[in-house]
Amino acid sequence: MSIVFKDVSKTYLHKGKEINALRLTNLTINAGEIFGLIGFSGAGKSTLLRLINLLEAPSSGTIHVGDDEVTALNQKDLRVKRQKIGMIFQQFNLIESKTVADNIAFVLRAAKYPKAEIDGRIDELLELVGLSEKKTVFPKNLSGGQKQRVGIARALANNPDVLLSDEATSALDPETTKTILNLLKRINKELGITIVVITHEMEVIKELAERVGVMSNGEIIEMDDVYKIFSEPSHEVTKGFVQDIYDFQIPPHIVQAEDNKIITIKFLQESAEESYLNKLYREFDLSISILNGRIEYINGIPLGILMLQVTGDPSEIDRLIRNITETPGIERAEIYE
Ligand SMILES: Nc1ncnc2c1ncn2[C@@H]1O[C@H](COP(=O)(O)OP(=O)(O)OP(=O)(O)O)[C@@H](O)[C@H]1O
Repeated sequence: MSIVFKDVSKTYLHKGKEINALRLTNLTINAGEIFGLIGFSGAGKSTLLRLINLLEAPSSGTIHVGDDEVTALNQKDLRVKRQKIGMIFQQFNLIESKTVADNIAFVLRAAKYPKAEIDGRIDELLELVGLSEKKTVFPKNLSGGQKQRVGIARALANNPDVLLSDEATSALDPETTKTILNLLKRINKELGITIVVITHEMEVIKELAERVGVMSNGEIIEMDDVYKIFSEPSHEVTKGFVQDIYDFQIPPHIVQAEDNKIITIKFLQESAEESYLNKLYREFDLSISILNGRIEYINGIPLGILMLQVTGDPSEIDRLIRNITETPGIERAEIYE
């Protein structure tokens, strides 16, 4: 189910002062995609997410989820619509005094799910999230990752079309984070649910999202395929977020001089690093050594980064830089130098 924002703004009133938390002229999140939103604290991510199920009402503009304009629904219809928009949270938000099964049963009952089918539905959901053996356990006896699996099962209980994830892995260790992100990916594929993820961690975006919007000061300042954002960020804030993958330490004994330059190259998509390097060795009268290199996989597509030290005649170095610029699929990562 798609989500469409038109001319939306959100202003909070805090101690008599207006806070402009969000301004979105146009945003379409496509049906069935995993859309990520990244930004620093206070950028407006939670506000945007909470507008989708109208936990917050916009100050102006319209929001459609599927065919429904949620901003125009009455309270009763909104309650029904919300059952089709699941949400998971950083702190899991489980009811501590209820077992895993009862935490899920709670939302099924609220949606008037047929009583006789509730138990079977819980089994189905627990199997989906890999937690069948924990049905009668209380949340305090679960690990963080298991708690989030319950959170996911609960969010999926009423067969939603949309799943909103509010920093769902921020309280988890990196290994557990991976397993939860994989589960979300599988749910998206198998059930075709549109997933909107907000996070302050680029790693989450890299592992999970297909498209990403970068937020700053209540606006989406850059939005594109995740690969494009990582390989060719344009806004300074975006560059800051993706910088980690380009961050090579220059060895301390290396001194840059006129006849001695450090050049970092990006190899986009399938471009062959090895054959390009061979070409450089062959065609340029320069001494070229590799200082560092790595390949990142973003949505399964490789992005290679290579740091070279080239020594020789400055005009020959310039020729090499021109060659890098002119070769398709290869770019200089000059912004990081
Ligand atoms: N209920 C509220 N009352 C007043 N101001 C609010 C309220 N909720 C959010 N804000 C303000 O709106 C702006 C956007 O906040 P929001 O929580 O959407 O950002 P965020 O990117 O999700 O940040 P975080 O990652 O810290 O949750 C901030 O300046 C925040 O202080």
